[in-house]
Amino acid sequence: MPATATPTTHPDFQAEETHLTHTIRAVLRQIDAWEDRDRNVGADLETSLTLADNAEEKAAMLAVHVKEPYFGSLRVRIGGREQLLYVGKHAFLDLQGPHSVVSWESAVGSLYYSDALTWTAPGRGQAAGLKGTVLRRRQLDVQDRALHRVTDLYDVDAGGDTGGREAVLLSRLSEAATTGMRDVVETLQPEQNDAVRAPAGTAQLIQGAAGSGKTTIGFHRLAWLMHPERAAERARPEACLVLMPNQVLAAYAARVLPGLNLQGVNVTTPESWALSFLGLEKMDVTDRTLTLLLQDRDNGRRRAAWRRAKALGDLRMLEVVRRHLARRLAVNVARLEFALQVDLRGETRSVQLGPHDLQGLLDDVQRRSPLEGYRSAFRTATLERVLGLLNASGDAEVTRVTRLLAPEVTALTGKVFAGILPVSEGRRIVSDEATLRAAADGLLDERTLDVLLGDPLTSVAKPRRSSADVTEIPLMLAVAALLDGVGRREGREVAPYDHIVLDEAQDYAPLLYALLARAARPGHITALGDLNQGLHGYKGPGRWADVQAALGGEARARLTTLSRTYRSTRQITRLSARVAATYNRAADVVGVDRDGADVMRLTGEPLAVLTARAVKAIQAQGHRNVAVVTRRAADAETLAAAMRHHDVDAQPILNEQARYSGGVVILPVNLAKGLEFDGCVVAGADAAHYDPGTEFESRLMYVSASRGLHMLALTAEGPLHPLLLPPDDERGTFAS
Ligand SMILES: Nc1ncnc2c1ncn2[C@@H]1O[C@H](COP(=O)(O)OP(=O)(O)OP(=O)(O)O)[C@@H](O)[C@H]1O
Repeated sequence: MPATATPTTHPDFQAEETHLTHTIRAVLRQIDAWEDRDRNVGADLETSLTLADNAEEKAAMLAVHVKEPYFGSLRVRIGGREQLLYVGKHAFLDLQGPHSVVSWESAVGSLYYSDALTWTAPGRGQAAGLKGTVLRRRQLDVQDRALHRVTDLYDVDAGGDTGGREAVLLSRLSEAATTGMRDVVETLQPEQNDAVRAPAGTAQLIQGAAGSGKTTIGFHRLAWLMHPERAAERARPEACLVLMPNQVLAAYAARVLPGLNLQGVNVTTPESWALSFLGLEKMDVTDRTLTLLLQDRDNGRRRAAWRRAKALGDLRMLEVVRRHLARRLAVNVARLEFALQVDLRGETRSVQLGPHDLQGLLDDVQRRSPLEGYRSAFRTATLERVLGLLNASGDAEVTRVTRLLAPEVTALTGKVFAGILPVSEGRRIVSDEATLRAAADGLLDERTLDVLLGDPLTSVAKPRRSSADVTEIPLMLAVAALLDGVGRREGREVAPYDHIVLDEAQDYAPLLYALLARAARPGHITALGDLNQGLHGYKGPGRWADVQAALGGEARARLTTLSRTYRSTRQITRLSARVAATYNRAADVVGVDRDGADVMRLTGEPLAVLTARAVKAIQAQGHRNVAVVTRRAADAETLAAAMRHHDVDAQPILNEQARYSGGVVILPVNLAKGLEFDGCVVAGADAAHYDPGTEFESRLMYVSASRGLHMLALTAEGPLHPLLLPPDDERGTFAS
């Protein structure tokens, strides 16, 4: 039997068609029952209304899946019985017949994706501990209530693996790009499935080359975490946070939320999130290091800027901030006396706490470093101390005295923490030499101190409005986290996020990792990134081991490497892998072997002429979403205008406020990261734009060259960049 049988030849096609028809009928019957208000009658009006509301919500959730109730099936044998299970995006329990559907996020749903052939039933029910065997995995291509194709992925009767999984994947990958991220529930691959279902409650670091599905995995993992089977580790959408490198990508990715039932998840950038958490939404955000790296050609200045940014995000800075706060607080406390009188059991009692006592309380709090922050812990500790000194006893007395004391202790706390604010303290630590030296003594070496105290960015203008730079935000956040906790604001409280997903995780400073770990439930961080794409290496970790250190060690943060990439054709993957290999020997990129057009290389004429020609050639192949990627924003602006003279209207995306809405766009490489297009033209693909002597430039080129799904063109007025020339075995076969 062929791996992918056509509708008429698969022997089970008709039986599957009948099963589908009956499943859809059963689902519709259930929806009708839920929508029927008369059936949802409770003992009183309120119960009836609640029942009806719940039923309507369930009906609405299920209604979305009527047209495609499932996408696969499993034939399994467990406890001596064979069972047929249908797997879909939403579970459905058919109380009257055999048309139930299990959801893909359930433990049994996992069997559809993994390569495992046996399992042991979990839980405490009757089946617990029984050994099961997978006999068949079958993909069912259902669209709009009709069955289009039946493909067996594995069938024990046909000799095992059929190669069908690869065939289904290839046909899915050949589809056109869309303007938003897609869900890939139906074709999740075994290693991706493992990453999605990695133990909840242990931080996961996932390294994968461009196009290995990292962003996709991040969102699917969130969907998996929402499933009731996750029990205590289950996450709620409104309590989850996804951080993405820029707003263009955040908007692009957020479109996958409804399909995965993730509405309510906050998808934003680390800077917007941090500033909003700090209550500084009105501040402009700058990344002056990036501006310098992109614009300045002086390698000495670039190196200095890189080093300073790196030092600002070093994990040791958390300890520096801790020590700085300790010194600041000690100065405040040294001036304070706390004295008060309370009437207790008919007597007037006095309590006095001098600077020494207060410092003792503060020391204790700082030693514990509580997640709720020093301020709240100090207030609680002081109250407890005073209650103890007063010998207050019994619930009623303790409550009464606490009420009396509360305003006084709050006022005292205000004085202890007076004038210590995240922005000013975060800045003071790294701008005032005496302050830095005192706080960093024995922690940072002389060279690092010099780097921190230098100002390599003088040539980069600051905005007129008040602003914060991305490299100083982690320090400000550290001050806030230690003083008042960090996490999700719930009214006046700060609660931990149920889960935090970090996309492009190679761009987060180790210091930021340590703070985000405090902002989420223990182990509830999934970080997905590619060290090869570290455009923002000045912010990010040099190695994943640095991140593991920030998250509490290897045992607490598991590192997985994805071995395959899915986005691009063989021709494109091969070229981008060659670029990555120049700066990363370990880069071992294996693409899905999907054949496509040869890479187009166009040189020897004005850039606008060549680029317009490339765009038209890609469109002539029927592709709609095409990107022209330039090295800088200014190049994109000039080229967009020039291409209009050659009959190509490319929409510029020049800043984060712009949105990608399909068609032909032109954008600088730093904004193209994470996005993908049917066809991509790297305009100015030469040594003048991407300096071959600088690793950072090669990383940029890797990002540019890896954006296309189906076609890639390289344009340059002069010779192409040496890394982009065709390898010997391809010479002569490329278009020019
Ligand atoms: N299992 C899969 N089935 C179908 N398509 C997939 C699968 N995995 C990934 N893809 C597709 O591959 C492309 C790349 O995925 P994604 O953007 O998540 O990769 P990435 O690793 O985040 O890439 P980058 O590092 O460039 O941001 C997307 O089009 C995605 O839909």
